[in-house]
Amino acid sequence: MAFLTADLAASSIGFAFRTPNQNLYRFTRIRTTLYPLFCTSKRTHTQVLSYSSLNVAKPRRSARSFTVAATSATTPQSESSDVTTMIPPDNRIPATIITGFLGSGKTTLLNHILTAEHGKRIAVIENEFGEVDIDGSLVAAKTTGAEDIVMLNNGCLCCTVRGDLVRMISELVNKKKGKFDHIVIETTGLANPAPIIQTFYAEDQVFNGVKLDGVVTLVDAKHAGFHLDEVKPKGVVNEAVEQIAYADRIIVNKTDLVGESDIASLVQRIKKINSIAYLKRTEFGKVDLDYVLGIGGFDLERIESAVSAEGSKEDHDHSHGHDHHDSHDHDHHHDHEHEHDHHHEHHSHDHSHDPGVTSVSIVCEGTLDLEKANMWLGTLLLERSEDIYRMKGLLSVQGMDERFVFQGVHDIFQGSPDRLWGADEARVNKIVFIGKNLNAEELEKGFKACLL
Ligand SMILES: Nc1nc2c(ncn2[C@@H]2O[C@H](COP(=O)(O)OP(=O)(O)OP(=O)(O)O)[C@@H](O)[C@H]2O)c(=O)[nH]1
Repeated sequence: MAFLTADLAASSIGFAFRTPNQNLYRFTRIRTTLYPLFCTSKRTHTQVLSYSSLNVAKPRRSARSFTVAATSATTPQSESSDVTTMIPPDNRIPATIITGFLGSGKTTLLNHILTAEHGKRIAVIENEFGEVDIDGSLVAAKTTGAEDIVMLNNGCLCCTVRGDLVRMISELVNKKKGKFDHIVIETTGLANPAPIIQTFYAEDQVFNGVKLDGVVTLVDAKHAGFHLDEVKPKGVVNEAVEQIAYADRIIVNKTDLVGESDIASLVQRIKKINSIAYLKRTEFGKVDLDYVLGIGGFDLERIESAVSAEGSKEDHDHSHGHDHHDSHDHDHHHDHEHEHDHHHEHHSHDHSHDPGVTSVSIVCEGTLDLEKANMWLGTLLLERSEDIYRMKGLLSVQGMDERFVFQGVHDIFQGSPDRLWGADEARVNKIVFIGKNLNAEELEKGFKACLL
């Protein structure tokens, strides 16, 4: 149940948090409070909000309280520049999470990554259930390419061994820094990626040295439908759905085992869950390496490409001519009339309250009233952060000459002014939510009520 915490509500406008060692802005959990998310200051700023009592393990460092500290060593933007980003460079080591249901081809992809020519030195963290690290012995590059392969046995990364993950990453960074360029983490097939993603923001030891580059999800073309259909007891997540929902890149693997129509319907289904991830079809995980490494799935600089091409990101070779408008389910379960204004604004989503995990996108020209927008998004995250898995947006905010870009994972929110709006550029707002129980109409109505 949401409530307003007076001290916090009063405290945060215009503040940001800086990590001790770097000119990096970070963000953390949303406390049950209201707070301004968009600030007009011409500085990179990220709201630091407090740890909340949501469904993930509490970060060990309790000092990450709501108190927001100094603003910024930012990259001040030249007034004349319309291209310079205001987001400071980030030199931390990138880490990629490979997830996907049991047997979907994670180790196969990992082997492909480790044996391909890419010039990167990769450290691997493997998470295998059970005493015997079977996958470890299957990783071809154990003796060839990878700098380090670390096994995390006896538990699932998303629960019991999260502390181990933090320790492993810290050790890699502290002892081997300079000896590798990228970390790849292979999760067990039953892992829910959310707590692993949150580890990258909640734990200082990780956050200071490593940045999350992206979540790559393998989908077994033959068996995925079955797993996606599986009805779980109340309160139990369907991992197969969750793994798709959090993905930046989806690989529909094992396409040699099924026919084209099965693949096409699986792809449609995946896109309904996650409309912003790129998707490729493969056999034996054979993808170009730049499809899975160096993707910047959590970088504010790349928000635009994520939200702009939303819904039309399948590998070109396999594209079936979907465009933005027909890539979503338009079932009107509530039998209402709905008009699309295709001239200046459009939206594409399932116009119903879908109890499953879906994507909702809002695309709409106009400028947001700063106060209303803060109130709306703040309240939304306050009340619904458990259901909002990921979100990305690019906004036109009153009093801000720059575009405001943001992204979030549950109760983690990061936002910053980006480049200046062009003189002739239409100020089009774009937001995509991926989550559970999303009510597209309500989200759109709430958003539009914030426009001037
Ligand atoms: N036919 C076919 N088999 C594949 C393909 N990709 C992987 N496999 C096989 O599927 C089996 C499982 O692949 P893995 O890479 O071990 O899958 P995983 O996701 O790591 O499996 P877990 O660690 O058990 O979750 C192996 O025997 C692979 O050789 C593919 O595209 N087509």
